[in-house]
Amino acid sequence: MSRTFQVDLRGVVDLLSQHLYSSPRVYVRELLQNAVDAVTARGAEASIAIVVGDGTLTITDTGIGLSEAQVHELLATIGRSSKRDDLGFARHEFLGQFGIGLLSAFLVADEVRVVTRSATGTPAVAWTGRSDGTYAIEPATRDAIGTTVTLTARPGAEQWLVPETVTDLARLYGSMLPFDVTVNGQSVTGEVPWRADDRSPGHRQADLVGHAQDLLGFTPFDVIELDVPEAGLTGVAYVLPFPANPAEHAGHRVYLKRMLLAESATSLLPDWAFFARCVVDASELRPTASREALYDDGLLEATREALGDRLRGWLVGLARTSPERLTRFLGVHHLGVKALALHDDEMLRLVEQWWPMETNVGRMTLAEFRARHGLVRYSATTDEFRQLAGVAAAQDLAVINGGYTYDSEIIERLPGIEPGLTVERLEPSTLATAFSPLNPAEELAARPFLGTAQRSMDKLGCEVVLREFEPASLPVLFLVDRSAAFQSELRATKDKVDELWAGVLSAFEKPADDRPQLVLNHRNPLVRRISALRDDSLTALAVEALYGQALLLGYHPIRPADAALLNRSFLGLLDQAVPSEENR
Ligand SMILES: Nc1ncnc2c1ncn2[C@@H]1O[C@H](COP(=O)(O)OP(=O)(O)OP(=O)(O)O)[C@@H](O)[C@H]1O
Repeated sequence: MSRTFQVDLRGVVDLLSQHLYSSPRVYVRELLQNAVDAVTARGAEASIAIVVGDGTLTITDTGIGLSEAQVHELLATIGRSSKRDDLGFARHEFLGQFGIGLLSAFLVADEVRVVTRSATGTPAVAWTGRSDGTYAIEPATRDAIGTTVTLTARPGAEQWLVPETVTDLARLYGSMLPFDVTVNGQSVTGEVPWRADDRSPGHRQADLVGHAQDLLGFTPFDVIELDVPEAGLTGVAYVLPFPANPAEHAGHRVYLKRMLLAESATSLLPDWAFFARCVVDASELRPTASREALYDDGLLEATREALGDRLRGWLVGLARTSPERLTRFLGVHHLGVKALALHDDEMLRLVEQWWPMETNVGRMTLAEFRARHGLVRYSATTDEFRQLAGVAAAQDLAVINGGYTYDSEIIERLPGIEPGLTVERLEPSTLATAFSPLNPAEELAARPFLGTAQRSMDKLGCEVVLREFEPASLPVLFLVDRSAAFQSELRATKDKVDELWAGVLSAFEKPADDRPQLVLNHRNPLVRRISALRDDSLTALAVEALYGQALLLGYHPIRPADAALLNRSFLGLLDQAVPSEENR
């Protein structure tokens, strides 16, 4: 013998309220949506009126109504809907499809009364459903075709039936509906801001800017109109006038068939389009059962792609038609665009053409830099750039500071889109090869000085060389190569760890020729004077002081041994400079 399931309505309503709907407020949306579907189905003059007060709400529509048989079948059967076709697919013209929406009335009321008269001519009936799962049907009187649903607030849920709240909710969900909807006689529906009509382009633009100000609270940098026919989607993307965090997925306001689905839907745009907030209406995209998010299917994916293309096209168009505005846009959103340029060739080109970078010959774009200098030479960190910029400029070497977020990676990616392009990372040691050696006679004369200087630097693992380079005003440079920097960190670590690890780390050590270099500039008058000193201890103090100066100038880390040495040389030099007590 086959039996029929029993449904515990209280349990089902609890399930809905705790797991499906985010707030009891959705009951207004569900009632409104049923009224909209009913008037859509009837196709005649449509009006929807909500009357609310004293803890009771009625919503009356001029829709298609229900016969007694339909009431039994549709209202009293959970999961049964008239809005699906014979195969069970959601019918295109309706908002509802699941057959559970009316249950949301039980989120705020213990009893729901429906008085309805069908357009088919059957007599009017009244259905009263209760949250304990029982219902009653009786004959009713009703002149006009259509339906009235009445709820009385359950104790504790009265706040959801306060007139102001209901007005706000009806406006929130229904303001774009193509029917007249009133709450206590006051209309809550308006026009779609991006509708096609005979407004002048300027007027239309001003309306849309005002729309963003009212709805989203900002004056957009630009307004991009959207149209994706396959999704029946129209709307606007508002470009944010302030930087957005690319990692924070922006929420968009989405209407489905002109009714609000979500104020903060996340899956509408590709991740990289964090700089825009959309307001759209779509007729073909599907909601999840909670009607609070978009159902992620192939159509949504195609829509996301189409909207992404539109925004990318806007950016590229901006570059072509108003570079000055593009520069302003990049001024706000450069971090995000650069993040995008790491994966997207078109964005990479945009950054190359339009984003001015810091170089030692003034701010300029990568494209300008390349046009002037033939290749793209950069330093990988801002510290390295600061240290080398002046010296490189004096050698006629132009360098870009690749130390800002994403810049080095962007530069390294350029040859991928520009096959003939050479990209070169400026190593401090490359610079050193451009320094000239002294002439043999000077070299010979400086030998004793170099010996003394080297001895004072040996304990710091640093090689001293004497060269001639520009600018002459710079006495000294401390050059650490990438591998030398690694070696020196390795040595510092080895000093700290136990014997076993020190042994392991030794395997990575290379011979001492990788030591960092202290390059003294023989063109500098002070260095010349120091190199001519005959007093070894004063020479050592002076070289140590120059070493300290070079470390500070290049933003190099100061190790404990460096700090001790600086301290000693500073006091030693003071001691030499200040007359002794008997000579005062
Ligand atoms: N105002 C109304 N006028 C005419 N029929 C209605 C009205 N409200 C509800 N109905 C009928 O009751 C059925 C069940 O309504 P319910 O709101 O539970 O589900 P639905 O609208 O079909 O789907 P969803 O759960 O997606 O909202 C509807 O399919 C419709 O046939």
